[in-house]
Amino acid sequence: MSVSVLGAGAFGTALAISLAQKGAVTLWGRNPDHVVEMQANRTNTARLPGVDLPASMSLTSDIAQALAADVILLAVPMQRLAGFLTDHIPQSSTANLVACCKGFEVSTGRGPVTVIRDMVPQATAAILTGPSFAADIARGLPTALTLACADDAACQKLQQALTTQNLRLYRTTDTQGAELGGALKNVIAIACGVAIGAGLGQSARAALMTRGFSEMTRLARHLGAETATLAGLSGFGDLVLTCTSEQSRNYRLGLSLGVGNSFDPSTTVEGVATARAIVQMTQASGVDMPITHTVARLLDGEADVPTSMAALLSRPLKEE
Ligand SMILES: NC(=O)C1=CN([C@@H]2O[C@H](COP(=O)(O)OP(=O)(O)OC[C@H]3O[C@@H](n4cnc5c(N)ncnc54)[C@H](OP(=O)(O)O)[C@@H]3O)[C@@H](O)[C@H]2O)C=CC1
Ligand SMILES: O=C(CO)COP(=O)(O)O
Repeated sequence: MSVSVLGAGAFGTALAISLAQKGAVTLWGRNPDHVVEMQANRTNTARLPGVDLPASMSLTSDIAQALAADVILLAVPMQRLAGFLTDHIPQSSTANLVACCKGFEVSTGRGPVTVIRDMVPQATAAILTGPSFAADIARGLPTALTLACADDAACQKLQQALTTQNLRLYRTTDTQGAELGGALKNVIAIACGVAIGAGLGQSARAALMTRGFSEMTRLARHLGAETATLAGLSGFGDLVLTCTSEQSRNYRLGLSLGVGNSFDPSTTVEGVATARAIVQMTQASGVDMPITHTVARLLDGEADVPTSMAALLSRPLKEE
């Protein structure tokens, strides 16, 4: 199966580099000047510096050329996904569309698979998610991810097509669980960054990760997702990676907030919008998401770090 990756950011470029081990792959970028520069230098200096682009990778800004592939990976930020589909993918398309973003839309509360299903109903909608930094994938370091698609037969084909020597995919039909894990862990990673940045210590981080996982699982159960999915690569696995590494932009944003510094607003930090989306989603349902709500208030300037910690620590005592 031929593969195109749409979105020449860090993750899209890294996935295309890994897939190029198996044969021809196309990387599409929206900015023709950026594509020309990548073609000339055989590297993506803007988004993934220091890594060579293999010869088997074609670069294009021609969307028709990119859409000719059997499998289309969508590697654009979550809040841009719906607009991207409207602009570039015909509503009647029957393509294999694999979302590679993590988050929920603030405007609608939809995750990536739901957005694809709503906007391109006849397509095969899947999500590729889990613990992986673009730089690690691009350098050929071993990585394991979750591939979720409701149609298991289609999922098996995609699993074969997208697994490479260094990128090992496990599959599930629980797309909702995979969407939730990848989105929610980013918010918890912000909280962990804040805790470490503010000097609250490793024990506080362990508490936030564990109680964060508890609220991730609670929401998943409420929405009918499989809690086993949350315990897998796309949930627990990605939570561990993102909450403990300064390679994570979500964690680094938290660190900056914790020490009282600002953070480059142009960086893709999916947990910011996701925190707001989850607050909207859970306010009506009443699902208890104290860490997520605290992060949202902090991000919106409604609370500072000491107040946020005090709010979490003064909650009623209860059974674990
Ligand atoms: N980086 C990582 O380690 C990982 C990232 N992810 C996920 O991948 C997704 C993308 O992140 P990442 O690649 O890191 O982000 P980057 O900020 O590196 O890149 C985002 C890319 O999306 C492009 N883009 C934005 N809006 C549009 C649009 N409307 N149409 C076309 N292209 C658009 C940008 O184009 P331009 O350059 O022209 O602005 C840019 O190339 C996120 O959801 C993230 O959570 C998942 C796992 C790992
Ligand atoms: O999702 C990721 C790792 O799995 C990347 O994390 P950041 O988006 O926080 O950099």
